[in-house]
Order: sequence, then structure tokens, then C-alpha cells
Amino acid sequence: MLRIAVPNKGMLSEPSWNLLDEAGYALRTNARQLVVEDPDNGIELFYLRPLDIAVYVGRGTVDVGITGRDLLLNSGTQAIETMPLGFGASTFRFAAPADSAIRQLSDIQGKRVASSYDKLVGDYLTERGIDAEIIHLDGAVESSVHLGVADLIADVVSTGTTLRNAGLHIFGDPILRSEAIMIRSPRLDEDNADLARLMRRLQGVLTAHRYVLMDFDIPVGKVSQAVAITPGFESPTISPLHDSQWSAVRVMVPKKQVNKLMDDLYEIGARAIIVTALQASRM
Ligand SMILES: Nc1ncnc2c1ncn2[C@@H]1O[C@H](COP(=O)(O)OP(=O)(O)OP(=O)(O)O)[C@@H](O)[C@H]1O
Ligand SMILES: O=P(O)(O)OC[C@H]1O[C@H](OP(=O)(O)OP(=O)(O)O)[C@H](O)[C@@H]1O
Ligand SMILES: [Mg+2]
Repeated sequence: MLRIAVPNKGMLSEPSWNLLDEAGYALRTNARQLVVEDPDNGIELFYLRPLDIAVYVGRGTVDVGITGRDLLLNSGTQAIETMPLGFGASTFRFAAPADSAIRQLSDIQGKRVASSYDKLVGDYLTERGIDAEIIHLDGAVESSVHLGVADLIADVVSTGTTLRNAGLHIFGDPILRSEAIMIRSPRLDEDNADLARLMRRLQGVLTAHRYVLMDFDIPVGKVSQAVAITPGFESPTISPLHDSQWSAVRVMVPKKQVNKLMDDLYEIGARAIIVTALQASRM
């Protein structure tokens, strides 16, 4: 059985549960359950603190886990990033008060930096030859400057609302671009069959979210032009219509491009263009 660690709370928890649910795995039925066995699907789910997941996976006591790239790097463990999961995108940034003299990386020298991600920030500064004091805080890091325990912060930024509310301004390059990822234990072979099946299932869900099925009719002489507009994953399905002058095309297209593609296809003569949502997929 494949042992999977999943966040039990925090920003990444609900999207993780939804992803596993859509991939057909059994979830816990109450918030006090710590482990769920799903023998029919060959997995065991462990609900763990997001911060701890890379520790378990890095030591190989759990085979794979869902976490954030920032949490993985901050853990300093041997767990290996395996695939991005399409949610939980954020950047990790330095920020200081608008009126502060701290405006670029070199200004951090000798200052106090508050963060929940000590190792990530410490490594970043050390690699750049900057010596600063890292003040560890568990959360609400944005309040630390106002409250006088730090001169600047390094924290997760998504919309930037929390920073704005705290009167802080981002400076310098992003320390990291993070998102939710799947990680695997260094003890688990890259081509392990159970891991490959899990990844195919998750990839199938992500594809069903990102792609739609498009059908349209097109004059036979325009098929090549149409296929150039919508090449699909491998190759579109082309079927004959009763009227021998026309073909029917079925192809998968990225959801975000649907309207532009319909415009382009219409202009070359496609008609009866229909778009259908995907319920599930296995690519
Ligand atoms: N606003 C956000 N938008 C996107 N991702 C976020 C956001 N806040 C935190 N994350 C991501 O969530 C992960 C941190 O999860 P964790 O559960 O420790 O913190 P949290 O979601 O802030 O929960 P809490 O602080 O309530 O315990 C990191 O990978 C981080 O990048
Ligand atoms: O850029 P924004 O969209 O405002 O989001 C970023 C904020 O979200 C997270 O905080 P969370 O709510 O998890 O609280 P915490 O600081 O206590 O972890 C993160 O730590 C930032 O504070
Ligand atoms: Mg948080």
C-alpha cells in the first residue's frame, strides 16, 4: 500500500482533499481521524501538519506527500519534488515598511528578519553573503515590524493584501515561486508502479480541469488548417460526415483558449462548434 501524507489544515488542505477525492480515493469522514485506509485503491492516507509532511516523506516513513515547494525547501529534508498540483501558488518575498531605509537586498545586512521559514531565508541570505538575524515566528509575521521585534519580514505573498494592511512594501527579487507539489521519499523508486498509478490519477484530474472537448464540422478541404489551429494532445479524431464534402473533428483544447479557438475555427469555415466539459481523464 502506498502511504500518502496530506495536509490536515491550512491553505493547502482543502484543495488537496478535493484533488484526492476527484481522483477516486476515500477521505476521512470526521476531522479527528488521523489515518484512512483505502485498500480498494491501494493507499493509506495520513493527515499531518503541512510543516511536518516533508519530514515524514524525507525520512521515508511515508512514501509521498502533498506540500508547498516553500515548505519542502525550508524543511531541508531529502524528499524529492515529483509534480506540481495546480493550486496554492504564491511567491516568497522580503518586505519592509514603506518609509524604511531597507530597499534592496544588501540593506538586510545586520538587520532582524522575521519569518516562519528560517532555513529558506537563512540559506538565501547566506548564499548571497548577507549576515542577518532571523527571528522565528509561527504566523502573522506581518505584525512583527510594527510590534518592534524585527526590521523586515520574509513571508508568503499571494494577493498582497496582508502586506498592504500592515503598511509593508515588497523589495528585491522573489526569494521563491511556490505552489502545491507532490513529493516522494528518496527511498521510493522514481518508476515505482504504485507511485506511477497515483500520478496518472492526479494528472488525469488536472487535465480534466484544464482541458475541454471540442467538436466541430469543417469542409474536407480545410481539415489540415483546422488541425493546425487545434492540434490536440496527440492527434485529433477526424470522422466522415454523411455529406462527403464535410468532416467532423473531435479534439481536446485548453479551457482558457476556447473562445479564441472557436473564433479562429469559425473564420476558416468550421460550423456547429460544440464544447463539452471533461468529467475525468487518463492521459
Ligand atoms: N495566501 C496564500 N496563498 C497561497 N498559498 C499560501 C497562502 N498562505 C500560505 N500558503 C501556502 O500554504 C503553505 C503553508 O501552509 P500552512 O498550513 O503551514 O500555513 P497556512 O496555510 O498559512 O495555515 P496556518 O498559518 O493557518 O497554519 C505554504 O506552501 C504556503 O506557500
Ligand atoms: O498576500 P495575501 O493574499 O494577503 O496572503 C498572504 C498571507 O497568507 C498567509 O497567511 P495566513 O492567513 O495563513 O496567516 P499566518 O500568517 O498566520 O500563517 C501568509 O502567511 C500571508 O500572511
Ligand atoms: Mg499561514
